Amino acid sequence: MGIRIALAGNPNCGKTTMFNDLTGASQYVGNWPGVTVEKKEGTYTRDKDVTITDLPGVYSLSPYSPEEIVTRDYLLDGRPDAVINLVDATNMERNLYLTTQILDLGLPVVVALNMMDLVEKNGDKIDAALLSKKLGCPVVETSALKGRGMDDLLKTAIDAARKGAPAAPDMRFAPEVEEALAKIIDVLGARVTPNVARWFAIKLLEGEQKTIDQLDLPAGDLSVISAVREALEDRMDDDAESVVTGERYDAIGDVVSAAVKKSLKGTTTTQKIDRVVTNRWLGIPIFVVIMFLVYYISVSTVGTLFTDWANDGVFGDGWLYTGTEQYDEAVGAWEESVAAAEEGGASEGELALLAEEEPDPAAFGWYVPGLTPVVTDALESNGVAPWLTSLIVSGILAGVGAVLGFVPQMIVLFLLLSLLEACGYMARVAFIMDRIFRKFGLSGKSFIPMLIASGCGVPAVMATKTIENEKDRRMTIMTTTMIPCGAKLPIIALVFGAIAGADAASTWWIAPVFYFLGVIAIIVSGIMLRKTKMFAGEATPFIMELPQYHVPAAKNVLLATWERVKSFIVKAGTIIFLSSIVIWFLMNFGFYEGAFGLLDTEMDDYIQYSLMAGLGNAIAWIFAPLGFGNWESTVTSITGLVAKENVVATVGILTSLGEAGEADPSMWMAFGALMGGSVPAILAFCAFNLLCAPCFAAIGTIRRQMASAKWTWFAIGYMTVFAWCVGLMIYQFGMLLGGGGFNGWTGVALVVLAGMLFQLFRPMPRYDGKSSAGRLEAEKNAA
Ligand SMILES: Nc1nc2c(ncn2[C@@H]2O[C@H](COP(=O)(O)OP(=O)(O)OP(=O)(O)O)[C@@H](O)[C@H]2O)c(=O)[nH]1
Ligand SMILES: [Mg+2]
Repeated sequence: MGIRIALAGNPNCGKTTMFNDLTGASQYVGNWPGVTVEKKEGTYTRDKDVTITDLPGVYSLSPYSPEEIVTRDYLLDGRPDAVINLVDATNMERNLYLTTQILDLGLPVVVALNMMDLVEKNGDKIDAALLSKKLGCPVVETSALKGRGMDDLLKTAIDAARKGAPAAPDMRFAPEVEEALAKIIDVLGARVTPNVARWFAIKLLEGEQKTIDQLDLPAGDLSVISAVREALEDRMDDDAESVVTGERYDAIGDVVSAAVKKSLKGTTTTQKIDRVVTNRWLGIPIFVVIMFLVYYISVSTVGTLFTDWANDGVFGDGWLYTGTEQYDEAVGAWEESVAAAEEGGASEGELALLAEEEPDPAAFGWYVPGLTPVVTDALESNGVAPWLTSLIVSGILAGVGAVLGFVPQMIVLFLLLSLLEACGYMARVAFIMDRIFRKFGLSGKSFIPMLIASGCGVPAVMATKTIENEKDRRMTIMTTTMIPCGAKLPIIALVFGAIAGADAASTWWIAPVFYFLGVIAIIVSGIMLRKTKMFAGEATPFIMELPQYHVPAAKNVLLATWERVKSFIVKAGTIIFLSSIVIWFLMNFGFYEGAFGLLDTEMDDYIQYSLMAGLGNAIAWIFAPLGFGNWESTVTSITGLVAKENVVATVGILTSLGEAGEADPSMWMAFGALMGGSVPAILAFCAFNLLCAPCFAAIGTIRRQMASAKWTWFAIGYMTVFAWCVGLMIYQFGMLLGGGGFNGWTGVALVVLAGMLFQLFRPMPRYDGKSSAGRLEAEKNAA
């Protein structure tokens, strides 16, 4: 028989870190509470008979939100053979509150005093032996991060599971409370096993409905229990739940004061850093600067260096390592002579001759040919049919290649985000943002999903589970994917390339601005939605304790980066691969002169007859007011629904098939040309694609979390309309500023802006009969 061990503890105490260490898994570890929202199972690497379950972090076993229920149900009904209760040893008082409840469950428990490395660094002392005696269960000191104490812990837990003896804490409540509990245990009699009698008695004393329903007691017993509760409440002059909570904290206070000796050091480094970083005035500017740097570095500097290299070599003509200057000169001279010949009205034959004279980079130095020419040559010399060569080179290679070309930028971005997360800074961001959010009646809890969304929208939408209030949760689900996720990074990078062109120095702001566009879009949407009848109400209060700063563990950071980059690469090899084939077909098949079939690629403008062009032309009018009403950019936005990477894949295929690529082979320039070189149009395109409905995977997750088709459609509709409005304003106002004339659509953009401003700044409307002034008053009183 296998042994099942559960890891339980407060949020952010290191459960998942420990789980990964014990099972060799690579579950997501983040330095903020509420990372794990579903239970995960794994096998202990040193003993295949032992199954370990990672549970969502909880502060108590009186659950409110869905992920807390997961933990409670697993401990109570899953009956694991032993529970490892992780305790953040730097914060014993708060963590032991959950411990006292776990001890009541009648299971074998081992307490892991985690984060001992930090305790030692702070110079605190913990008497583990005394703690073990008081809690009535083994206590093992660990550091999940450093992998310390893990073998010992597992050995102890396996022993405890084999013995099966429940924890026997030496912590009693005040005599009158114990008396009341004893009476309830009597009433329960044989209906519950002695192990769990105390747990059920406490829950019944507290009057918890869930337990009352579960036990299904006869009315007579219930009224006896009610009488006991009322008598106690009278005696203690407090409600039963508060009495029990108070008793728990009293007991914990005694244990902690006996077992823990805090060193009398002054302020810790964490406190010193936080004074600056979470400062009322400095907090936001510091956040803005840091995120600016993150996106600037990954998109505009380090990232492009590698991406250019990848694009030149793998998907372009190739790399020339030596003799580049001479080669560039020769190419310049050749281009001039071609231009001169064209102007001079040279015949086609003469031009073809000139084309043959194009300098060969291999003649100038050490040259490594790129993947595209190599593959094309190989296919052609093997007599592969031209259409198949085109499918492979212009469809698959160009599509998948366009996406993979951004892997370097992705690595840099994810590395920086993982570093910020692991050191503890991101938790501060949530804290700082909460102050702003609350001003607008939004919940700071909404910010955690947003932080996760900068990686991927799917886990971000799942993370909304931690928001108990249904309105807040729906609102967060509807807006959180507006943050640019990893897959949207290539779109931003593409836009940056298209606008920057030769002049990267003056366009350094583009990538960061689109990150903040996402943040602002969420705040604006939040405020506007909050003032509608659907979402009116108070925001959930958000309490989050801040983890200590620590130097990130290289292993965790690299692992987190790799996990995200890996999924990006896997997607390129699967969804994007298939999409590229479909897109190629749609661009090469069509109706010409009444017949459907493979189009003749020798024909001028053949692509105009393709199915894709037909589809794009049919709906291009929607995007015309946003400045990109041609079929190419329209279909580019549509393919992005399948996966956002498809936006660049489609551009890549268009570049390699159509005329766009002929003017300038680099994808950025080709994309710029598609947009008619209009900067407002390019910006509007980017804004629309970042803010509109997310990819299918995220939509699926939204569907599951909303658990309603109506709400899912509403979310998609809201995002798309909002994105369209933002795109409209960017293009129309951009044109106006650039000296363009005023037209009907400029008028519409003005109306949209006025409508948004009205919704943003009007006072909170009343939906409950109370005046808004009255509500504000009530809020002030509550605060
Ligand atoms: N210094 C130190 N840091 C640790 C230790 N164990 C975990 N951490 C860090 O604590 C943070 C939280 O770790 P997680 O494993 O995600 O915590 P969790 O308990 O699974 O959190 P939830 O899933 O939110 O409940 C991460 O930044 C870890 O690197 C430890 O022993 N020492
Ligand atoms: Mg976790």
